[in-house]
Amino acid sequence: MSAEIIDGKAFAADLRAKVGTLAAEFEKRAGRRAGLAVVLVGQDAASQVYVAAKGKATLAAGMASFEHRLPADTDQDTLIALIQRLNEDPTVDGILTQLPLPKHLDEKTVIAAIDPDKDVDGITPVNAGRLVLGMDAPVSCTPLGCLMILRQRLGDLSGLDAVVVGRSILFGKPMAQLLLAANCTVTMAHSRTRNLPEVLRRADIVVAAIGQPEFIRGDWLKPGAIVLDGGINRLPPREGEEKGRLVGDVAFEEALDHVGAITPVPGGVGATTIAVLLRNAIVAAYANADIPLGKDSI
Ligand SMILES: Nc1nc2c(c(=O)[nH]1)N[C@@H](CN(C=O)c1ccc(C(=O)N[C@@H](CCC(=O)O)C(=O)O)cc1)CN2
Repeated sequence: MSAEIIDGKAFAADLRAKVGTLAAEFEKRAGRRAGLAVVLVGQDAASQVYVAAKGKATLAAGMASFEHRLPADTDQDTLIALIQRLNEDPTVDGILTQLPLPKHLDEKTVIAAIDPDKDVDGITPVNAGRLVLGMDAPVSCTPLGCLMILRQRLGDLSGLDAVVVGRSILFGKPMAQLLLAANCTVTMAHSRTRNLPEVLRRADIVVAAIGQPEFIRGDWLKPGAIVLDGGINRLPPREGEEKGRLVGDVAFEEALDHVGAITPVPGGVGATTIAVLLRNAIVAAYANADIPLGKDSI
């Protein structure tokens, strides 16, 4: 048996096209472009690539992109003062600070400074609380992408056993809340979980985000399960390779023989992140401009 490989890039392309249509409509109705501000502190190589990709995708969708690149030694007051200026700027509908931040900055305090109505990552305390309470709120991009893929493929998720491996604020925690709200029976597993293979063998849905290359082995997975791999790990380069390969948290080749469907790395759920960010930004823009957006428009 060979599993179906879920194409995150195709999903993202569809979503970007929908955002583009809504962004054009927004510009007509609001008399300005929807605006997304991205703040990057420091020189982290992967973050620089992601931030550049976000700026490019924002412009391609017909929105205004405001990029703020600050030196690695930026102090917390300076960063928060910038966020406060963006909070007050009427041309900015969405704000995100690229994570991880340099170690000397307190991530929680910085995130809490973002206006919840402009929080396109959905991770301010207000929006994290709204999600737990089942209120309408922006949701972190990669987990929302996972939920959208699951709904597209399975429809109703009620009663399914879901295991989320990892408990980060950007991925594991919001993912578990989304699955719970969709009436799954949710188990959150993490680095201290005992008997992970046993826990995983019960799961109809596995979402992995632990940051450990190929940690989850194929025979830990239930036959027919759907597996969403949020890990992006670069292996050390092999002889003759300039760069190591990117792999997920799940041993992909092994899993193909066990599960029903799986996202690859790259080209899986990671590839949906920026498209979902654009989705969150356009939804924020309509709300901030008081323009109604049908609940199912995107
Ligand atoms: N404030 C935030 N910081 C971070 C987030 C986030 O959602 N908000 N997520 C990640 C990084 N990230 C976006 O910021 C991101 C991750 C992966 C991809 C992506 O396109 N992945 C592709 C290709 C990967 C590659 O070649 O390196 C894939 O998986 O196919 C885009 C954005 C942490 N920080």
